[in-house]
Amino acid sequence: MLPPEYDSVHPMDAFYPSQPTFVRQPLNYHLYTQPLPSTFSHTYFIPDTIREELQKRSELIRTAPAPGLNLPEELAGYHTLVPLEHVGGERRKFGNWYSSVYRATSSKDGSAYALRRIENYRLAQQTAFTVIEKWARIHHPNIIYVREAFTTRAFNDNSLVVAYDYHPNSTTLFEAHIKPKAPIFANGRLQAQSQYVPERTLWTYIVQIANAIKGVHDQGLAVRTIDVTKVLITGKNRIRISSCGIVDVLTFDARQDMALLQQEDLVMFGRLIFALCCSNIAAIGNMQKAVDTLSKNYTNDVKNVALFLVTKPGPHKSIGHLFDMIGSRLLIEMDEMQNSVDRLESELMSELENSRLVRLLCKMGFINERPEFVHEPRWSETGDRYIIKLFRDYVFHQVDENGNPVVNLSHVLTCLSKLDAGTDERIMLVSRDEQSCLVVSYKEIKACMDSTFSDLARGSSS
Ligand SMILES: Nc1ncnc2c1ncn2[C@@H]1O[C@H](COP(=O)(O)OP(=O)(O)OP(=O)(O)O)[C@@H](O)[C@H]1O
Repeated sequence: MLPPEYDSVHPMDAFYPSQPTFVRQPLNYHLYTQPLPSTFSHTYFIPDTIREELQKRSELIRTAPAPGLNLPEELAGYHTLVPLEHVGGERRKFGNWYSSVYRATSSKDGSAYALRRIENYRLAQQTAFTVIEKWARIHHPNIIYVREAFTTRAFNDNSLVVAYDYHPNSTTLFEAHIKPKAPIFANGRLQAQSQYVPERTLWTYIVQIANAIKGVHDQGLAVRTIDVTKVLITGKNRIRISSCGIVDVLTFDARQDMALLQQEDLVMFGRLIFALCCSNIAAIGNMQKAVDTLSKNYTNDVKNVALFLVTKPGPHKSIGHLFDMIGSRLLIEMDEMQNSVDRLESELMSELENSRLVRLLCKMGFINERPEFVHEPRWSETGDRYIIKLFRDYVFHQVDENGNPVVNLSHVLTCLSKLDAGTDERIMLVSRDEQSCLVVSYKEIKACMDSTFSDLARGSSS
């Protein structure tokens, strides 16, 4: 039975001129975006590399902890701790302390955070935490945000824990460029993997680290963790300094000479450049050899910056002066960043309609062919639901004059987009036995869908 409010017409009516006709206007932009500017390669869907990276990140946020790690269930408002480094094997120290990093979920907001724990540390004075408050005021694109610090006995010792933003799937500069990698099989033989950091990449690292140092020094603090194991690559060539604030707490002294610590930052930065250029964490131990290796592979500009940073402090040695030295490199970096924003915007275009359309498809999936609702076995075949069923057939189950399925994605996307917009355009829905037809507008179908879905949602168990 058809609801009375819908016009019922005979299928032959469509052949008479009085019947209104509608010109199909394919909304091609829903299917294929035209990326601008034209310099970007024209692909219709998000590139696999970006998709893989984003999927990996979202998977990593949700990995479950391995059993038997004997970690605390709850820790100052965090739960589900998962170690971010290999458990077992040789352990390096963080200064004089052993440290571990965990991903944990906050009970407050359900988001993942990185907790760095310093083992067997006894806090001498609570005032040491005032510096964490200063760090928590620094929001910088090249610094991993410092949230809070606390002490805990949850690990059965006295531990210091500092909570940071979590950046899934990040690696340290050490892991990416210095740690020896297993040889790979290529061209029929095993070949060593290159550790070489291309000069362009090196400059992007230098500019970002310099920017982080400037941001911190401007706030009257020193970074103190500029080291290849503490600088993270959190995205493609995207650098963030991790573990900030922790050294300040560990070596807390209210009378610390900040100017001296800031000079030390510059030396650490210089060492890091040498380590990256020579693929050797201790490259600076043999200065002459390090300079020779660097000069062989990189321009004089890199050498000058590295040497400026590691030489003795002087009145002109500051992070600001470094920016004077590398000015033109900043412009190249700015160009690259703007290009990268443009590229991502154009990728976003190709995914623009997805969420709206998936939501509609989900609603239809909930409604169509539902075996029973409110004790009514024919619920999905009657009333508003009947319209939705016929509309589903109209969208997906059309056949051509030879009875072959019409598999036209453009038609599907056009119909769904008009449904989502609730347009006044009217379409003719025909029952499967062709005995009855309905002429309805997308607006009316949308109203049916909304009210039916609300009924379902009200009666749902979630
Ligand atoms: N805020 C963070 N977000 C995501 N991952 C992080 C974060 N901080 C650290 N990590 C990850 O945790 C892992 C361990 O970090 P850690 O600083 O201990 O490095 P490490 O190379 O093991 O250094 P160390 O030898 O000093 O322990 C690294 O792979 C790093 O990518």
